[in-house]
Amino acid sequence: MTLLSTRGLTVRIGTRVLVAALDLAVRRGEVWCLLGPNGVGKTTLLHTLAGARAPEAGSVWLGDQPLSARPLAEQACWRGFVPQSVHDAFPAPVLDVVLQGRHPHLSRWHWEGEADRTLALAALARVGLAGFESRDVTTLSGGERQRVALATLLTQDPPLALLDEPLAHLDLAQQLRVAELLACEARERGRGLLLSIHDLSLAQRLATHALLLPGDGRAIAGPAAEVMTEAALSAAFGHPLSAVHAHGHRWWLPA
Ligand SMILES: Nc1ncnc2c1ncn2[C@@H]1O[C@H](COP(=O)(O)OP(=O)(O)OP(=O)(O)O)[C@@H](O)[C@H]1O
Repeated sequence: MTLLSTRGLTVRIGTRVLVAALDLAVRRGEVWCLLGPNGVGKTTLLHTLAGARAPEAGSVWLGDQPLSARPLAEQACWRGFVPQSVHDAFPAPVLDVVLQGRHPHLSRWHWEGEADRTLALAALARVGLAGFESRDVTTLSGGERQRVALATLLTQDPPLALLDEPLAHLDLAQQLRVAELLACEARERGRGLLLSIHDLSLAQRLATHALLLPGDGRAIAGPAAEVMTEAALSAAFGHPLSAVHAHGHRWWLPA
C-alpha cells in the first residue's frame, strides 16, 4: 500500500529549484533515506512533504487523497514528523511531551488515559530513556531531547513518518540502536519511513530505498542498491567515495 506519493512535485526556494518534477511512492515496510550535500534541499523537501510548505508545482498525496484534502487531525493520525531539532519554550515533564503524540487520537474533550501513559512509557523505554518521565524537558542533553522526539513519534504511532536527521545528535551506540528501532518499525510493523541522513554507512544499513539529491534539481530515487553507487554518491558529494565490506555490512569511505 502506498502511504505517501508525489506527482510532479517541484520545490523552489527563491530562484533555486531544489527538486523538479519528483514522482515518488513510499509504501508500507519501506525505509527511504534522503541523501545529499548540505544546503541541497533535504529539509525543505521534508517540510513540503509534511505540508508545512506549499510546493511550487505538483502535489503530495497521503494514500489515495491529496494531502490538502485531508483535515489536519487526519493528517496527524496518518503521518508523523520529527524535525531536525526542537527548542522547548517552557519547562514540562518529559512524559507530558511524549503524551502529545496521543493528541491526534483523542477527541476534543478527552484527556490522555492510562493506556496512553502505558504507550508513552513503553516508547521512552524503547529509546533508552526509561526513568526520564518526570525530568524537565528543558534540562535534557541534545541527544536525550532527540530521543524524546522519537518517543513522541512512537507514541503517535502513524503509518508514515518523516524524520529530519533523526540520528544527528546521537552517539554511535544510540545511532545503531535507533537505526535498528526504525528498521524494525518498517520491517515488523509495516511502517513507511522517509528520513534525511548524512552518515552514508548508517543509511546503507537502514535503507530499503534511497532518494539522492545531487544538487541540480534532479532527484534519483529507487532501491538503495541501485541508487547508492560509488559513481552517484561521489558525484553528488563532490568527493570520491568507495564502499568496503566488513562485519557483514557495506561501509562508505572517502578517498
Ligand atoms: N527562507 C529562506 N530563504 C532563502 N533561502 C533559504 C531559506 N531557507 C532555506 N534556504 C536555502 O535553501 C537551501 C536548502 O536548505 P535545506 O535546509 O533544505 O538544505 P538541507 O539539504 O537540509 O541542508 P543540511 O544538510 O545542511 O541540513 C539552502 O541553500 C538554504 O540556505
